[in-house]
Amino acid sequence: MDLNEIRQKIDQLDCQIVQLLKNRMESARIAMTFKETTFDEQREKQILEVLSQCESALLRSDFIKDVYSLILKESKNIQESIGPVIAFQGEHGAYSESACMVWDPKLAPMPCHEFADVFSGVEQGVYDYGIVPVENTLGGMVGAVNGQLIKSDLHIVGAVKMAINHCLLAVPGTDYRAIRRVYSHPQALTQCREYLKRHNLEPVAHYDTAGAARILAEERPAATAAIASKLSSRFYNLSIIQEQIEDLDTNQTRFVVISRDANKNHGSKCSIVFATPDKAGALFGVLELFAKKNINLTRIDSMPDAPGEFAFFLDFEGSIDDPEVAGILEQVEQSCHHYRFLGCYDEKVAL
Ligand SMILES: O=C(O)C(=O)C[C@]1(C(=O)O)C=C[C@@H](O)C=C1
Repeated sequence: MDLNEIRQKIDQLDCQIVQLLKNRMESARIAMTFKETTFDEQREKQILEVLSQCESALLRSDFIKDVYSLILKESKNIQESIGPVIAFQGEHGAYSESACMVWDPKLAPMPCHEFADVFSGVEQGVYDYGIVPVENTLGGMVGAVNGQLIKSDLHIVGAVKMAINHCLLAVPGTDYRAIRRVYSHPQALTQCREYLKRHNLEPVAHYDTAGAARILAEERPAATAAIASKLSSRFYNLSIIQEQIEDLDTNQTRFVVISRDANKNHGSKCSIVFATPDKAGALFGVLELFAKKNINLTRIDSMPDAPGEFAFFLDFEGSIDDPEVAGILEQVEQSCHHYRFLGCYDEKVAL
């Protein structure tokens, strides 16, 4: 053991402490959605009492008290000052979180385990917004998200089209020539296959790109790097060895922003979902309505809904405020079942 090793261990622990503090502040912010006022004297007393029992020779109870007084003070500050929150699926540093920042950097991003948690959290009012990926140029439609869009009553209030640029990240001070293996989600590893082959790097599958970066920062295994977003490098204090290491530069994801309330200010794009009657030409009849009015469709996708039935997703350029658009939608609604207007919104592009 030497000072360098000890300092590495300290860096690793600090990284975990900061992540835990972030998680704690997020929980405190969410707690606020279930109560009227921030300060709860009883609860704070209870927290301090329980924690002071963890004292030991190197962790004095006065120190625990001081640290927690500061944490609780900041927790109340966060509860009082942080505005709307936006939920995303994945860990901090996920590409969905980068998309949150493109959409509105003033919103506070909150991580969720599953897409279903994003939808249910927004439905329950725990989160003001959610951001979810609907389609990717390489992977196609994201089934789990589109399935939720069919079932849910939430509105689409925005969209982000974003390039997915993978970075090779390593613990600061790592000599890139010493890297032998790379952690990431299987999809990201596949998208960088040629790069990994060229540099003789062994891919190691992890459940999540940002999760791979976090584990790298926390565990600091030798000769190892991770493929993740640029944002992950910031959050987990990792160095960027190389940016844009994907084999194809056509990797783009389109995200939608969902909310309980529909947009007050309509945008220039609309999304609908519907199921056509099971008869010849039914879908053609719907598409023809748009073609006749020269309205450009930007997405058409289908997925099984009920047995023997398909839900069609249609995005187009136009505003619900345009009487011609409103007229077409009225006709679509009359000729289809399970019709739902998903939203009229603006799309931001970060390519
Ligand atoms: O438990 C609550 O009610 C919270 O709002 C969370 C919390 C905390 O950070 O632990 C924050 C402020 C309260 O005074 C008590 C506790």
